[in-house]
Amino acid sequence: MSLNNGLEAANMLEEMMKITAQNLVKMEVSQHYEIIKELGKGKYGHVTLVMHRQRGTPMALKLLPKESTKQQNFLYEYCVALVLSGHPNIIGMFGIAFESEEHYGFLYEAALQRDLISIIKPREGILEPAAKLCTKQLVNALEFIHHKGLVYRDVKPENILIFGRDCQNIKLTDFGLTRPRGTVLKLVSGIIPYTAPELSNTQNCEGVPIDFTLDAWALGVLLFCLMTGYFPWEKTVPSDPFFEDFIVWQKTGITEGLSYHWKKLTTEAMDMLSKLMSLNPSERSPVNKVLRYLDYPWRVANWRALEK
Ligand SMILES: Nc1ncnc2c1ncn2[C@@H]1O[C@H](COP(=O)(O)OP(=O)(O)OP(=O)(O)O)[C@@H](O)[C@H]1O
Repeated sequence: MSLNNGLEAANMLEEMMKITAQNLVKMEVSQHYEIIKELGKGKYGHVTLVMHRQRGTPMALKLLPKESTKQQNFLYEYCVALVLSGHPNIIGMFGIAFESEEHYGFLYEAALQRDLISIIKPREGILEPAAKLCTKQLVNALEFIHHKGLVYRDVKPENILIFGRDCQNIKLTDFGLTRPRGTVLKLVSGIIPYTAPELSNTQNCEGVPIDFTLDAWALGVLLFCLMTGYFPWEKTVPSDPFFEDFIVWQKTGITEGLSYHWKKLTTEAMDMLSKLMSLNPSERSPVNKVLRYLDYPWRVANWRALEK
C-alpha cells in the first residue's frame, strides 16, 4: 500500500470537513431527541442512548463539549466515522452532525449490549471461540480501514461494541485518533499497554510517520488480554519489568522470564503474538496474518490450573 493512499484519504477528509462545517445544523438535543440513558463516557465525549421523538428510533448520541473540543477535531472524528461506516464491523452513522449551545454532536448506531471490556473477566479473559469470532471481525474492520489509507490507532476493548450474542457481531467505534498513514506524530499523550514501543519514546525525536503496524501491535495486546484477562505490561518502556522480559523473549527466544500468563498460551498463539508485536515495526505481521492461526488452539489445555 503506497503512502499516496494516506494522502488521498487526507485530501478527501479535508474536503468533507469543509462541506460538513458549512452544513452544520444548530439545534438543542431535547428539541428532537428524548434522552433515555447514559451508554458511556470517555476522555473526550459522553455517549447517551436517545430516541428520535417523531420516529421512535433508538440512537447513540456522542456529545463533545465545545469548551474542550476544537470544531476541527469534532468534524474530523465525524467525517472519518462517516467514511468508514457501512462496513459490517464498523459502527453505522445516521449522517447527522450538529452543534448546540455547549456541544458538538453526532448520531450513530446504539449497541445495547455494551462493549468488549464489559465481558472480559479479570484473570480469565473471554471464551476462546468468542475471542476468535472477535478477532476475525476486528481484522475485517482493520483491513478495511487500512485499505482507505487510514491507521485506526485506538484498538482497545472499550472501542469494540457488541451486537448479538457471544460476540457474533462486533463493531469498531471512536475514530477520534484515526489518521492517514504517513501522518507524523510528534507527541503521544499517555502511554498505555496498547501503545507500540516506537511511539513510547518520541520526546526527543522529529516524530514518527504512522503506519498500519501500530494497529497490528495493539491487536496483539488486545488478543493477549482476551486470552488471559491481564495486560501483558503497563507501559511499553524498558523500565517496565514485564515489557523488559518481553524484549528479552523477542530478541533471544528465551521464554523463562515471561510472566506465567504467557504459559497459558499455545506455541501457535505465542508465535502469532510475537509476529504481531515484533519490536521492529517493519517486521511486524499485517493484521490479516492472524487469520492463519484461527484453526489452532490458543490456550493450553490446563490453562485454568496455571492461575495462581
Ligand atoms: N454506539 C454506542 N453504543 C453503546 N455504547 C457506546 C457507543 N459508543 C460509545 N459507547 C460507550 O461509550 C464509551 C465512550 O465512547 P467513546 O470511546 O466514543 O468516547 P471517547 O471520549 O472518544 O473515548 P476515549 O476516552 O476512548 O477517547 C465507549 O467505551 C463505550 O463503552
